[in-house]
Amino acid sequence: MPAAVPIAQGRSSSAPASIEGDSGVLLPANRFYDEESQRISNLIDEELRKESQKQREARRKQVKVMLLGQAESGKSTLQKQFQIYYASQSLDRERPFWKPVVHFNIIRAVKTMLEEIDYELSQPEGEDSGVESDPEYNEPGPSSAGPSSSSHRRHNKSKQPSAAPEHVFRPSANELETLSVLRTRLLPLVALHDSLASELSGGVSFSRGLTGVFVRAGWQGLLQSNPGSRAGKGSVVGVAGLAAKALDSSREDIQALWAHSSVKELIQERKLKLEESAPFFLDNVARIAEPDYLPNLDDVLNVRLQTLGVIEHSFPINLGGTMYDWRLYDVGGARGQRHAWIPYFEDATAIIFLAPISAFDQYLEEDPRTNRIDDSLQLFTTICSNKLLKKAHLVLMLNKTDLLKAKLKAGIRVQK
Ligand SMILES: Nc1nc2c(ncn2[C@@H]2O[C@H](COP(=O)(O)OP(=O)(O)OP(=O)(O)O)[C@@H](O)[C@H]2O)c(=O)[nH]1
Ligand SMILES: [Mg+2]
Repeated sequence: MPAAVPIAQGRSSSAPASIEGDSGVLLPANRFYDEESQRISNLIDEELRKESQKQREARRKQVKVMLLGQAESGKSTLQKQFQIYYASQSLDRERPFWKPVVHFNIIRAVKTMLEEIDYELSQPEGEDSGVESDPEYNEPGPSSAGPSSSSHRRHNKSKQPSAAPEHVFRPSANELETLSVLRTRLLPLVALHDSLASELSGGVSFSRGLTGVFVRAGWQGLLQSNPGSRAGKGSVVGVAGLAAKALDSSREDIQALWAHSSVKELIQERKLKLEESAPFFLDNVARIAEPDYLPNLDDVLNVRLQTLGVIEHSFPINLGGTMYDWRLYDVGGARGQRHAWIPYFEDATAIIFLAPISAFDQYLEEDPRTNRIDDSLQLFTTICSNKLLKKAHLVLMLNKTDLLKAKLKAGIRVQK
């Protein structure tokens, strides 16, 4: 690059007539301007080239992975597993915020048990109480790993043929008395269900396909900024605090209900269908109801919390000495949520499609006529044929194998 060229003194700065060249020879001013503008233009070109190279490199090191699959397929659970491996400190920091969500999972299970008992008791003798079973997919049999809530099953019972032998739920007088006492004692806890759901969901009203607690990006921050719901150790304020207190004083009743022969019978008969993770939380209620309870990793992994929209998680991942910026997109999988996926397709590096193979005897929460395996297959076909995804790598993950094993062991058979 040439040294700064002195401009001839005493001339108007706007239009010098001539300048001195390197050799001391006077050069015409136009030539100087040509050279100078060329030099600046070259500099700009060089800067632009460097910038675009930088951007290309950043793009190359950025890996965008979308977690796709129907609701409850385990997308958020897989995201949490990535977080455990690559950003365990952030998950550790989040543990207090999971406390009211774990509490909600228990309250929801208690509510479902009581509602199902009430419903069964209200049925006239001899009436089919609507065992959810589809002979096309499975043989009826005992199960402790039922999927959706019983209330959901009930309003759909006319649509699904029952092949189960008639079973009438008629507890003994003693059993009825215990149930009635437990029901009364657990009512204050169950009464907190709706307000806790609303608080955890940030006050968003329930809409189609969303039946539990659901979260958008940054939900932990929302809980943090709302002192009423602060979920830290021993907190006793707000609905979350009330729920913690109510749970603390109800733990023995919850244990008694969970161990009650009527509950066992309804589960055995596949009339009572709790959420998949409910048995885990009910088995651990004594620990979880402790006032200074802090969720452990197992609790966080087992929690059921619906995702709303698309939530981006970023992980720096070191592969062979190169740092990659992994962007994981966890999406809401219910049918009403799937339109939000499309804008993310174009620059997706990879798709991890989750298809729970234990779902062969389950139906969609948002469309109780659709078998969950059918829906997964249909969704997978649509994803595979989407032109926007033609360059994306595709990983198919058949998960919930533990639940499949449990079902097969319990005597449920796949027919289709
Ligand atoms: N037993 C078992 N449970 C699992 C497995 N994977 C996920 N779950 C549970 O399944 C439930 C649903 O999982 P989520 O990760 O919330 O499902 P999701 O796909 O994010 O659902 P949406 O956000 O509604 O689209 C949670 O209670 C998880 O703990 C698995 O492999 N085995
Ligand atoms: Mg989710």
